[in-house]
Amino acid sequence: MATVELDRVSYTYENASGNATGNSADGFAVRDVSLRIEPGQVVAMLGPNGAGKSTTLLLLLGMLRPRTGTVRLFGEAVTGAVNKAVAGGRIGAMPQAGGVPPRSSVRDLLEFLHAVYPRPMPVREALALADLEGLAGRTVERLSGGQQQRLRFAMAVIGRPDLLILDEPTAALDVQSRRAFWAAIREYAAHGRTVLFSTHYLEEADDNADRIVVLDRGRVIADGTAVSVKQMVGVRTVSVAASDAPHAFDRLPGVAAVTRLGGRVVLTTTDSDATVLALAAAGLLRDLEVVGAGLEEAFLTLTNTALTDAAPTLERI
Ligand SMILES: Nc1ncnc2c1ncn2[C@@H]1O[C@H](COP(=O)(O)OP(=O)(O)OP(=O)(O)O)[C@@H](O)[C@H]1O
Repeated sequence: MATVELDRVSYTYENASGNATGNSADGFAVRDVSLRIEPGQVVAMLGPNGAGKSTTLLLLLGMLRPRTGTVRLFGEAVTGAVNKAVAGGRIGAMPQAGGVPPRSSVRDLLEFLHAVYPRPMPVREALALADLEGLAGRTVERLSGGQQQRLRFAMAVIGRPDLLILDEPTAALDVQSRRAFWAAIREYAAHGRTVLFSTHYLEEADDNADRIVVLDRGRVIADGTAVSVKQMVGVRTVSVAASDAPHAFDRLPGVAAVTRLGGRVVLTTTDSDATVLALAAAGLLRDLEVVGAGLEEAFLTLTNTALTDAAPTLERI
């Protein structure tokens, strides 16, 4: 049984006059999204601003109701905000912001949640996992943004959920806290738990997820391992030594982006063969280097290219 199952889910937000306000041309915030996540997977949801990541997570949690399609968690249809799985502690969610009473202390909040859930972890374990041991006595209003984010993480995991949903969990964290945070997530996931997180940090998705789902304008445009997402777009960088003389590199076949670096020009291309042949024809082939691109380039290419309606099919994992 899948932990998460979205079947052709669509959603539109409506403004006061009842018109759809979504980002896609047709007003959908999320359009025909189908997603199946098996137990134990760590899945990253990637996409530019307004792609529909938060909306998808809210639909999953039953905080929004799909206009069409169905959402199932642990095999059961999600029909309202207080879904049985959420109430029973099987799902822990870390929303983007808010929802924490400012006058409570870190320890009081965690002790309260500890008493609510049927099979919680000890408060000290949640404090340690979120690196909050030194801050247990502090009130929420005296925590920094990053510390509040770590507290929301502790609140999401203390019930020992089978499914952990994290909406941009590292947005306010500095580099060191981010590293500690991902180590904690990996430790949590190592026990066969399922984790779904959204992020703008592509290298985080690459480093920490088994699978990456790329959303753009409300649709799933790629779904697979980081390697398969990169292969799907076949993005490479082609670089040659170049003089300062202007040349319309961006007009060469396959080229999606042009960067000048020192004495070289670096071309991000979806068709490296065609790009190299065109460079040769133009007499510009000097000190050629062709390398497979990173996820960053793949992602930018995926979300910048004019896309057809159908999501490309990748080998599912
Ligand atoms: N409460 C709302 N009312 C109206 N429209 C909304 C609301 N929330 C989101 N939208 C619209 O729905 C679309 C998807 O937004 P969503 O917040 O799901 O994207 P996202 O991928 O999470 O973006 P970000 O990375 O910026 O958080 C966008 O066009 C957004 O403007």
